[in-house]
Amino acid sequence: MAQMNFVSNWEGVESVPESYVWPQEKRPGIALKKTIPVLDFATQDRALLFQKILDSTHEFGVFQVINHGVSKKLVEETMSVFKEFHSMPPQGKRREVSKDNKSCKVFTSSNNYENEQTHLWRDCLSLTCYPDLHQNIHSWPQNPPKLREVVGAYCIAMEKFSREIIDLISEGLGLGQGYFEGEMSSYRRLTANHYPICPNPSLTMGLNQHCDRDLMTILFQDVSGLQVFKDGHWISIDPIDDAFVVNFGYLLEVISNGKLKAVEHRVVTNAEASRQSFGYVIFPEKEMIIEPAKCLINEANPPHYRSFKVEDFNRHFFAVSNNNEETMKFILA
Ligand SMILES: O=C(O)CCC(=O)C(=O)O
Ligand SMILES: [Fe+2]
Repeated sequence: MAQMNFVSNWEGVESVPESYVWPQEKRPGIALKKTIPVLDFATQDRALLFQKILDSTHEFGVFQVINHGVSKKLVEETMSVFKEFHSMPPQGKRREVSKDNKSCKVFTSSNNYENEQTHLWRDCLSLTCYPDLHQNIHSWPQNPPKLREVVGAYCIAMEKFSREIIDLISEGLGLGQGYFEGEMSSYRRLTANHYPICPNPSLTMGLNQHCDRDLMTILFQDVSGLQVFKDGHWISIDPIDDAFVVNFGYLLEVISNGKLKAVEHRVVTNAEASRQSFGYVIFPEKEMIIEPAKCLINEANPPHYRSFKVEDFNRHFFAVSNNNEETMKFILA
C-alpha cells in the first residue's frame, strides 16, 4: 500500500525522491529568529495572563507556556513511546492500526497521500482521546507495550491543562465559564508527528503552510522546525525546555469574532536530527453550530464571520485542501 511508505523506515536514504521535491515557491526559505514570549502559568494574575496571550498571538500567532502542571517525566515518556512506535517496521505499525479504526490512524505525509501532488517528509500517528478516553484507548496500538498507559496518562494531564487555557480565554473574552462546556470542546485528538532526518531539507517540507481546523492546538516539540507566517515573514518557533506552544484554529477565530486569530504555520525538515512533535487538538462535536459569540456582537461590533455547522466547515476545508484563502471565503460574513 502506497500510504504505508513510511519515511521513518527509509534508513540512510541519500537523496530526496522526486515525489517529495516541492515546487520552488513552496520550499522553505529564510526564517527569522525572534524571542517568543513565554507565559508562566504559575502566575495567579489571570487578567495579566490573558493580556499576554493577546499580545503574543497578535505579534507571533502563538504563545508558549511553562509551569503548566504536566509533569516533565510524563512528557518525556510520551515522546519516547511515540519515537519507539515510529521506529517499528512498517508491517508492525500496520498491524497495530486497522483501516476501519477511527480512533487510531497511522499515515505518512498527509491523510490525502493518494491524491496529493507532492508528499510531506513526515509520518503521523493520530489517536482520538475524548469524548470517551477509556473506550478509545482500547483501539490504540498495543505496541510499544507502554503506549496505552503512558499516552492515556498524558491525555488526562492535557485535559486538565487545556481546561485551564480554555477557562482563561473564555473569561478573558467575556464569554463566561460555560461557553466551551460539553460538546463545544469535547472532541480531542493527539497527533504524534515524526519528521525523520532528511538528506536535503531545502527541497522538502515536513508540513506545508496551513492553519489548524480546530479551536486550539497545544503542541510539544523536541527539535526546531516549526515556523509561523506573520506580517509577511516566516518566524522560527524554537523549542524551549519544558514548554508547550499554543496556537488557535479557525473555529476560535470565528467564535472570538477575530479577536483571536488562527495563524498559518509549517514545518521544515532537518539534515542533522529527526524531529518529534505531538499536538493535542481540541474540536467541537461535528453537529455544533459555530458563530461569533453573541455577547461580543453589538452595533459597534458587527459579526465578521458567518454561522456554520462544524461538519460543513470540515467538508469545505478538505475540499479546498486546507487552502487558507478559500477557507477564509467560507468563514467570513
Ligand atoms: O509538528 C509541528 O510542529 C506542527 C504540527 C502541525 O502543525 C499540525 O499537526 O497541524
Ligand atoms: Fe498545524
